[in-house]
Amino acid sequence: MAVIPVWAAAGACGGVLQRAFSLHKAHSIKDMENALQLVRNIIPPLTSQKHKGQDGRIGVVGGCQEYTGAPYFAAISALKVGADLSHVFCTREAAPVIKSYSPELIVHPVLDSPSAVHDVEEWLPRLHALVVGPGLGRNDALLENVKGILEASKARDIPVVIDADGLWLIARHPALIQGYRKAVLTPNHVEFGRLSEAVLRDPGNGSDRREAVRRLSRALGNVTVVQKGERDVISDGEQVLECVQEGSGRRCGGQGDLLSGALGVLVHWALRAGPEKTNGCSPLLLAAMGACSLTRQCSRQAFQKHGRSTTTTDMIAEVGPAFRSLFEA
Ligand SMILES: NC(=O)C1=CN([C@@H]2O[C@H](COP(=O)(O)OP(=O)(O)OC[C@H]3O[C@@H](n4cnc5c(N)ncnc54)[C@H](OP(=O)(O)O)[C@@H]3O)[C@@H](O)[C@H]2O)[C@@H](O)CC1
Ligand SMILES: Nc1ncnc2c1ncn2[C@@H]1O[C@H](COP(=O)(O)OP(=O)(O)OP(=O)(O)O)[C@@H](O)[C@H]1O
Ligand SMILES: [Mg+2]
Repeated sequence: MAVIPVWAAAGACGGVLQRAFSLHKAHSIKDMENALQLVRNIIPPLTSQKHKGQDGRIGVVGGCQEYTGAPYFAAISALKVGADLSHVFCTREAAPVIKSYSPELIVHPVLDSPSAVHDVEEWLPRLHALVVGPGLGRNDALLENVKGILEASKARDIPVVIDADGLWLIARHPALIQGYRKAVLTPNHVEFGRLSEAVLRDPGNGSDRREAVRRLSRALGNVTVVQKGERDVISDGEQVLECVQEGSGRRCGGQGDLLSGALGVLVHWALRAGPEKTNGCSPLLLAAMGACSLTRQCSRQAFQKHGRSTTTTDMIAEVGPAFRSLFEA
């Protein structure tokens, strides 16, 4: 793995700041490439000195009667990117289904229990990051439990990636993550509009996506926001980056779940790496750029093999090769 010396990547952060509002595609590509150089720096080396768990213990909060695929996609993606252990906290009836997809996941059927917050809280000291929302559903009792889990995670300073129905909860209660600098939100087009409307009374669907994302992030107290789309726009309220990695035209469900699971691991790695590796750039911005690029590269590679029949399972099979070509070549 190439470790980029700090001087070589020095343009990545300051350059991005100065060009925050540049719309020029060449600049976006250059900024993205500079950020990806820094992402390579945060990837932990695989050595014989480590024990199981050190490269990441990730929890996914989601999985209910309707949705069992989404939490599976997120949790297995975390493992495939390089986490050592991946947990799913889901409802009682979703658990056997998710377990049956993979023996590699640790599945806790606790989310609809009256003691859900306590049950998850017991695991929090052993988790490095939490991905909240894939396949969670919108049941009020479940969302109430997730509120408690988010509060407990914040109290322990645990990084949280919030996606899908987790964003539905945040749109109703933005105070839950207001100002929490270890949170990353990953809205799709619809989720972004909902959040923006709730926080800014404006759907943020004008032509300047960069400014809309920066405004939402800033209004939430510099929580990192990743707006997924034709380009992924990423901001911490100060800097704005765009991921323009080539993906594919296939829009099957579950690609965002892959992204959120990958991001859970990368957030942990980026925060642990320290400022000398991230060259003063926001670790969460770098993690987001890494996860977006990886997801799109998986999509591209899977599409080359499977064309129109590509599904998220095909993309997950590409996580290893895509990771190598982006970050270890
Ligand atoms: N296999 C599984 O278990 C999976 C489960 N999943 C889980 O499902 C839950 C709900 O998540 P969600 O994403 O379907 O809900 P939400 O954002 O309300 O979208 C609803 C509607 O909005 C529209 N729409 C969407 N994108 C758009 C766009 N870019 N541009 C324009 N319109 C767009 C589109 O409606 P249309 O207008 O096309 O009819 C869409 O149907 C959540 O828990 C999630 O994790 C998924 O992860 C997939 C795999
Ligand atoms: N129009 C597009 N062109 C290229 N890539 C896209 C486009 N829209 C989304 N993507 C990519 O697809 C991935 C998932 O984004 P999407 O907006 O589909 O999320 P989502 O709706 O949350 O997915 P999910 O079905 O998992 O809930 C991201 O990597 C994003 O970059
Ligand atoms: Mg989604």
